[in-house]
Amino acid sequence: MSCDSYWRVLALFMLGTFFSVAVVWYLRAEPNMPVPYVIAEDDGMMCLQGNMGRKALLLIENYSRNHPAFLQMSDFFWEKNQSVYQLPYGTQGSEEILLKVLALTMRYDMPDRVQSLPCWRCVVVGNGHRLKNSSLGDVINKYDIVMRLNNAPVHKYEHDVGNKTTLRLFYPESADFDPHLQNNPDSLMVLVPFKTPDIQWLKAVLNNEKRSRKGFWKSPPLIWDVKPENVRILNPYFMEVTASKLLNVSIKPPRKNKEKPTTGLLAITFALHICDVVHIAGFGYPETTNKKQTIHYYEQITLTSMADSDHNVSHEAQAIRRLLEARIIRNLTRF
Ligand SMILES: CC(=O)N[C@H]1[C@H]([C@H](O)[C@H](O)CO)O[C@](OP(=O)(O)OC[C@H]2O[C@@H](n3ccc(N)nc3=O)[C@H](O)[C@@H]2O)(C(=O)O)C[C@@H]1O
Ligand SMILES: CO[C@@H]1[C@H](O)[C@@H](O)[C@H](O[C@H]2[C@H](O)[C@@H](NC(C)=O)[C@H](OCc3ccccc3)O[C@@H]2CO)O[C@@H]1CO
Repeated sequence: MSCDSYWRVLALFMLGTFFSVAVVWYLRAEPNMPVPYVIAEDDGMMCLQGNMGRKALLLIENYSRNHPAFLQMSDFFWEKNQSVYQLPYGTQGSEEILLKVLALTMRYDMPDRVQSLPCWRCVVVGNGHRLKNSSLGDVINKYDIVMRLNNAPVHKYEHDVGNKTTLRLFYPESADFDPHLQNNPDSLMVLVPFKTPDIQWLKAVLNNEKRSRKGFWKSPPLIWDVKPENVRILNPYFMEVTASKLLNVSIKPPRKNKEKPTTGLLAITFALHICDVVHIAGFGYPETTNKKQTIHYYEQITLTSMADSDHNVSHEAQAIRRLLEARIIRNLTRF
């Protein structure tokens, strides 16, 4: 080898080493960096049965997938099933109204089209501003299960958030006034019950009974046109786990601390219990000092609007960060 070629090979070798070190350093420094927005098997989309359970056990004490996703009538048939907590962490005291509404909805399981899927690759779409101009719509639509929250719109936001909705978690005050526009004909509408009036609202709108606005902190829709077979009530067990295991909030009465989980963190917990793969997008609030940044991808409100919300978003950020760092979940957007 000539002296010239020798130096060229050495230079190439050193350049290669430099790039490898730089890539390794970058990956270590940014463990939660967004995945390149393409779904591939090696992108954490591989379905390993039992894998989620093993991983979730690392962070969730007594983690068990042995809990029904939704409330069912038979939950109330046996004395031994009596819940020790009241809503939102249990059903104590709301049994009678629950039985009445569950008799209307009739189905308590996942729809057959979901049940028959070999793998449940889920994405939980938060309502955060980070989805704006993300162009993640096609990526989100490719997941087996797309979970959305509250009244987050898809109409006119398809490019950033997609238009597939397998499940939507909501409560009366966050129910959409035009559910047909923002969901698919077969989307499951999953009520998260916080208080007895929430169940009374569901019974009234499904049964076309007299509605009342009493007991709500914001007026819920009085006409809500959704087929009863597309409605479920989330098992409060997931709220209990989210508060007590992910946020370490005491749920035993008397509860002096009013802190309660956001619907987004609840949805992540729920996904950890039913899905084989859990990815998230659109999570993360602005810094508390940032008074100007809007919080949603679809409206112009800031953190100030959450002042009386009973949520602790920095506490929640820590919980989500722990899940990301343990690689139990992955994030499609910046966090
Ligand atoms: C004023 C108020 O009460 N706002 C609450 C709103 C409001 O009730 C509904 O939007 C209906 O209008 O609902 C909440 O949440 P919200 O509907 O804003 O958002 C749904 C979930 O997305 C995650 N999120 C949202 C914005 C953001 N910048 N970062 C995020 O991570 C959160 O996990 C959040 O739960 C709620 O239900 O949790 C929590 C909010 O505190
Ligand atoms: C997941 O929680 C939902 C939402 O993110 C919260 O902001 C909201 O908090 C409300 C809280 O639930 C209300 N408490 C009760 C017992 O209803 C509270 O009530 C005060 C109030 C009453 C009347 C008029 C205005 C305010 O209001 C909070 C919102 O400011 O709870 C959601 C789930 O329901």
